[in-house]
Formats: sequence, C-alpha cells, structure tokens
Amino acid sequence: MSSLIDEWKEQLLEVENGEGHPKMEVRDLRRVSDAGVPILKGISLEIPKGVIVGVIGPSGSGKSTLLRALNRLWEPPSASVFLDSRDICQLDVLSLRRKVGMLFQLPALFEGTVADNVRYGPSLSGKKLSDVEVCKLLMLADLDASFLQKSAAELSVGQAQRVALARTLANSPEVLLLDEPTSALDPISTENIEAALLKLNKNSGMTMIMVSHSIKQIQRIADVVCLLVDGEIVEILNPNQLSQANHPMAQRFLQLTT
Ligand SMILES: Nc1ncnc2c1ncn2[C@@H]1O[C@H](COP(=O)(O)OP(=O)(O)OP(=O)(O)O)[C@@H](O)[C@H]1O
Repeated sequence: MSSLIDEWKEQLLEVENGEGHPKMEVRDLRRVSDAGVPILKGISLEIPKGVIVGVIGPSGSGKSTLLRALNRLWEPPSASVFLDSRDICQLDVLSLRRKVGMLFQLPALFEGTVADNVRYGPSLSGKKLSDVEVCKLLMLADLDASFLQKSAAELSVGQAQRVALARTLANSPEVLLLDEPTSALDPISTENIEAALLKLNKNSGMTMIMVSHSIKQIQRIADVVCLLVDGEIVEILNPNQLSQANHPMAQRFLQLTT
C-alpha cells in the first residue's frame, strides 16, 4: 500500500500532467522586513485539494508569515500565491478570506451569543443562518445545541476555539489555515479540535495548512510536513518519517522537539 507521501506525490503528478491543478500554489514567495532582513526567501509549494499540510520549524522561521500570506493578512507580492490557479492578489479580499478561512492560536470571539458569532460571516453578505443551520455548524466543531444562546464571554478557551472553528466554517471555506490552533488548549480540547478537523477533511475534502510546534500533533493530523528553517522550506517529509530529514538544522530541531 502506498504511503501518504506517495499519494501526495501522485496528486502532484496529476497536477503536473495537467489532469488537475493545485488547490493552492505558492511561487517564489519572498518577504524582506523594513530593516532589510529576509523573512521568507523564495518559498515554492503546491498543495493539492484535500491534503493536510503540516508546517513546522523553529521560532521565527517564517511559519505564521507564510500562513498569513495565503489569505492576505499579509499582502504578498502579486503572482506569488494562487488559489485554483488564480493570483489571490487579483481576488476580492473578503471573498478570498471566505474561501481561505483561518483559525488562530487564541480565539477572538465577538460580544454576544455563540449564535451571533457563527452567524457573523454569512450576515456580511445578507444571509441569516437559521438556528438549525447554526447547530449543524456547531456540531461540525464538536459542540452541541446547548451552546447556541450561551454568551461567548462565558466560554472556556477550548469551547471558544470550537466556536471560532464553527464561525469560520459558516463561510464554507475550501481551505483552512490553522496557526497553532490548539497551543492554548488542554489535551481534551486539543483532541476534540483535532477530531473535528480530521472529520472535516475526510467528509468534505477540505484542504488544510496547519502550523504547529507539536511534532506529535503534526503526525496525528498531517499528510505531509514542510520544514521551514530561516525563511526557507528545507524539507518536505512524510510525517511518520521525520527522522529521515537530511538538513542539519532540521535534524537538530527534530531531535529537540520529538
Ligand atoms: N510585521 C512584521 N514586520 C517585521 N518583521 C516581522 C513582521 N512579522 C514577522 N516578522 C519577523 O519575521 C520573522 C518570522 O516571523 P513569524 O512570526 O512568521 O515566525 P514563526 O516561525 O511563525 O515564529 P513562531 O514559531 O515564534 O510563531 C521573525 O523574525 C519576525 O520577527
């Protein structure tokens, strides 16, 4: 049976043979700080539909900057990030962010009820979700109907992160960006979020790109792992064969974090 990384390579081959296109593509993405320090040094990556990509690397290696470029929280140079073969800089930024949703380390919910939060995104385009629709979204994020009218301010961090996930899902994203989404959560909440993400990926083929400092989490979730060191992707690895990394910094990083 072929390994996950072989499957990913097969999907990439289909892309290269013209039988499909990557869901997202990053081409020679560069960023230099105002002080002239390179932050991203020419990142290139093709992400097939339905794949979960894990991004790991030392602190300051550019993981969040890369993620933020994918939905223009940081504005990338034109023709360096593509969604369905379209330069994201040419897309309306709000519709891009509906298609490419993001979940942050700490959930930032609005005042009001859980339902108010989940309804927010669709309300921007004049759509009011029914209670049943909100409940379905809550269930996708592993919350039940009893949360509907709860005040967002009264939730635990783990519950709030699941509401933030439901709120993101309300926009029906095709790609989900996850920036250390469980780093502030206890192990049970982490398990719940991971289970919800895996179910979403399995049932709807949602493409995901997840930054995490937890190698074990990446091994539980990701199909492939990109190792970012000093603004460069130095390795693309099978999550179960991380010890095979060749780059010396990669080996050291992995020794210290596994
Ligand atoms: N807005 C900014 N202006 C200037 N430099 C920035 C900006 N944002 C990030 N940087 C710098 O870019 C580098 C990469 O930062 P980034 O947050 O992407 O790293 P990271 O790998 O996500 O780190 P961590 O694991 O600590 O979250 C760092 O040196 C950071 O100081």
